[in-house]
Amino acid sequence: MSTSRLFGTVRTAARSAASGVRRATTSAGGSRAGPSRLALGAAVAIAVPTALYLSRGSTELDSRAVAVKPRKAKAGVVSVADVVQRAEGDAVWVVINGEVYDMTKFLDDHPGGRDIILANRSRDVTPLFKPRHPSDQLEGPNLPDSVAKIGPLDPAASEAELDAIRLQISAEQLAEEERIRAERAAFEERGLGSVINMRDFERVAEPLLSTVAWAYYASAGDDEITKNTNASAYQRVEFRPRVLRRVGAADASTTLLGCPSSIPVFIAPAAMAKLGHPLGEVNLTRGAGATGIIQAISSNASCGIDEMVAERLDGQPLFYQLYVNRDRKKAEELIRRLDANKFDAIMLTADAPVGGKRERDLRLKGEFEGPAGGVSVKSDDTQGVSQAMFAGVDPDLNWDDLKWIRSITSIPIMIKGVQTVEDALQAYNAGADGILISNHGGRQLDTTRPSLDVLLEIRKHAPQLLRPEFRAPTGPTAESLAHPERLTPADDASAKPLPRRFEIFIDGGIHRGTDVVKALCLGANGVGVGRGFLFAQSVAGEEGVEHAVNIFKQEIELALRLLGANKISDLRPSFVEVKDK
Ligand code: HEM
Ligand SMILES: Cc1cc2nc3c(=O)[nH]c(=O)nc-3n(C[C@H](O)[C@H](O)[C@H](O)COP(=O)(O)O)c2cc1C
Repeated sequence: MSTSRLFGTVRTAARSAASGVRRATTSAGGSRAGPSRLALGAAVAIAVPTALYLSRGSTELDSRAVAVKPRKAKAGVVSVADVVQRAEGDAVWVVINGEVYDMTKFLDDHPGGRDIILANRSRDVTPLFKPRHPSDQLEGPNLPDSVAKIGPLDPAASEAELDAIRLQISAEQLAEEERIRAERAAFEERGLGSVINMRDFERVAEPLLSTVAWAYYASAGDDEITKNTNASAYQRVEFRPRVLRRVGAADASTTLLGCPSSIPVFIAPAAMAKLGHPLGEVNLTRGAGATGIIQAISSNASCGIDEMVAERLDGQPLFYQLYVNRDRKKAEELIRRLDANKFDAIMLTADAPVGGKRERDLRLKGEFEGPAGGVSVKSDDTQGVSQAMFAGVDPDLNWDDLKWIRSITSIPIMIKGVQTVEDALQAYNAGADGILISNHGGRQLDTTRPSLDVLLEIRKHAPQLLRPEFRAPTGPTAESLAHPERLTPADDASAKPLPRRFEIFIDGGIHRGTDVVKALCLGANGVGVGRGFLFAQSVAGEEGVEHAVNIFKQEIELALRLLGANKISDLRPSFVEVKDK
């Protein structure tokens, strides 16, 4: 598996069916332009701070009503005047993609809060809606029961009429769009050549993103302590390279839960990729397919499952991150859909029964942001918006639910968000196929230990969960001193593997190939990267994702060679030493 392309080149039938759509979106700013040209322009159109819409309110009804003379539309279509009329009164209508919807009964269900809809009632909210919701959100079973479709907006409406329902753009917003346009143009001149490591992606992405998108991606809980220690913890692990070991060839490929991967890194599930680039998570699917890595899709992805599956190459593995809806019928429907689409693993997120306090978001919006599971359940007054964002996610989820999920699907399941050795043991005992040690990138409970410390705790207190060759201590051992010629501890017959597969993954703060190699030396099977890939796709779409994978690949292969290893399976704890805190 030395080539970077591990999967077939034939796209699925669904992808061909969707190609018309894709062409349209690509020409509007997608990243399939030639390699020399980064197509960045359209991202500007979505750089829209929510707060600016919220501040506008719907106070100028009178002038809107005057502008739109009542005119009867053809039967079966809704006139603009009809829409404008709903700017007052009980019924709350909006227009999305040329269709008129009645949101009256949905207001309290909206995971993004009722204010945003009320403030924009009787407007064409498409530019606000599109970057934040899957493209199939309004189709078939995805349309919430409490939203009523009224009908198509009058296609014969004049520009003057449409002006009355257009979203208002404030001077502040225009200035932000202008700033981003200029930053993107300047970046286009420099190109991706100026991005040589993952921290560069973050630095380059910041000025290219709207204030809202940057806050959403970069934010973490409270004082962001865990977000920072996640990364700095890797500095406590130091290498013990071996020399003169024939390292002419290096191969970073491996398998993760049985799926081939060109590097031991997967794309950790992260919501709302469209805030950073108009194609959103589709960039991740394409980039992962082209480079042979695995994308874990967020339950809150801003692209629909079908959109991403349509981009999947033949044999391309996909994981799905699951928030379990408290309405188990809906949860079961989703799991069956994952089955039907042959997902390769489910990551059951366990560290977000409610949302963390992310103050960068709070300061910008006056409300919380976070995973909502793409579901809607009524919030009550005591809960407030923050809990409404999580309202569909079942906070009573427990270990028995794992058995329930197992009873309806045979897709391998890993528990995401494990932060103690006890929960790692419980995950194994409850039948999980693996765990992802994670604190949600520090976005949930702040001052939890960095993920790396949890891996070290498992090594110390439950080494049996690791593959036998990783149970050895770090640094020199009696065996390595007796047999310095051996790179690895010899197979020990008494060191039995677990009776069934159990893989250990880790995410949080991973920026370097050396971070990846350290985690693997300590016994992880693979690592996840969240923000890094969000920034990469924001900067340059699919091409950005491919560039990020190449950066990791080169850095991992370099680290392997300089350590005296040729392949991932050569890695052992003796290659590292962990400094005390
Ligand atoms: C079919 C109806 C709708 C559904 C099911 C829906 C669903 C959602 C969900 C699940 C989120 C949370 C996403 C996350 O944080 O991961 C959200 C956020 C959001 N929604 Fe909707 N939505 C609907 C209609 C609308 C409409 C009509 C508007 C525009 C007026 C809108 C504007 C927004 C905005 C701006 C956010 C982000 C809120 C924030 O940043 O704090 N949504 N919506
Ligand atoms: C903007 C953003 C959105 C995220 N959304 C989700 C999500 O929807 N579901 C989930 O399980 N984890 C989510 N995560 C957490 C990631 O899966 C992952 O645990 C974390 O980003 C890893 O840390 P890193 O960003 O330092 O790599 C999100 C993270 C970020 C930064």
